[in-house]
Amino acid sequence: MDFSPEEREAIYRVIRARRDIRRFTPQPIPEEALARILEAAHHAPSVGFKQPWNFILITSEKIRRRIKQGFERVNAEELARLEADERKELYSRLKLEGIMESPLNIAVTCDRRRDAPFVLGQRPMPDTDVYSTCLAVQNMWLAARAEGIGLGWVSILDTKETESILGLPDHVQLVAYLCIGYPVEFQSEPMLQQTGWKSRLDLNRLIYRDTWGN
Ligand SMILES: Cc1cc2c(cc1C)N(C[C@H](O)[C@H](O)[C@H](O)COP(=O)(O)O)c1[nH]c(=O)[nH]c(=O)c1N2
Repeated sequence: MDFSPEEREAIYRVIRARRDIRRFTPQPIPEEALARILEAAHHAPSVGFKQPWNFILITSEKIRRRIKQGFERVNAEELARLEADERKELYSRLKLEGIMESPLNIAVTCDRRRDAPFVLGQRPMPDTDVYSTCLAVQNMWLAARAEGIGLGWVSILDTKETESILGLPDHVQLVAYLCIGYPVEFQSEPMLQQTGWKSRLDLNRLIYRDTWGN
């Protein structure tokens, strides 16, 4: 066996203990830990080994303030989409980002043109470079958790506006806007489950054999 039972258990433990983090302490991330987390991202699988990702490390208060303003606006739009009931009231109380508190924000992007025109495996499924970038994000998320560092994904943003704030060229797409730092705590279950917004689905009901349905 390549991995001892303890090592295997550690992987599953990291997967289960990973959380989306929205509350951070101001403690900076050590450079070496950040390097390991980015290295983990860079070892993700990618279509045709395209490695379509870039990582924009954002500490500028001015840029983060603009991103946060965008979040506030889009979040208000989301709130407005909900009927005036308990769910709306709950939504209004949820903390859904840590843009200003976290010591670092990272925008993970996908260069749609990298290696053009021939990327092995991409033409039949054109979005596979974006999927590959998501896998890099998941590697970061797990590596960060193993380091005791928290990561939160913020998608309550206007994509075009955020891409423009970050100065992305047209062929580079924003995939993930991340907040990263030491968390106030790692909770044992998702915050959305804890607050009663939504529970984890029963896995057995999600597995089909051979074709859709049973
Ligand atoms: C693509 C994508 C986008 C978002 C998220 C995740 C992913 C994968 N999540 C986090 C999400 O709510 C969280 O993963 C689930 O609630 C499950 O909780 P744990 O990640 O297990 O803690 C998230 N959370 C949040 O507070 N604000 C957000 O804008 C988003 N956006």
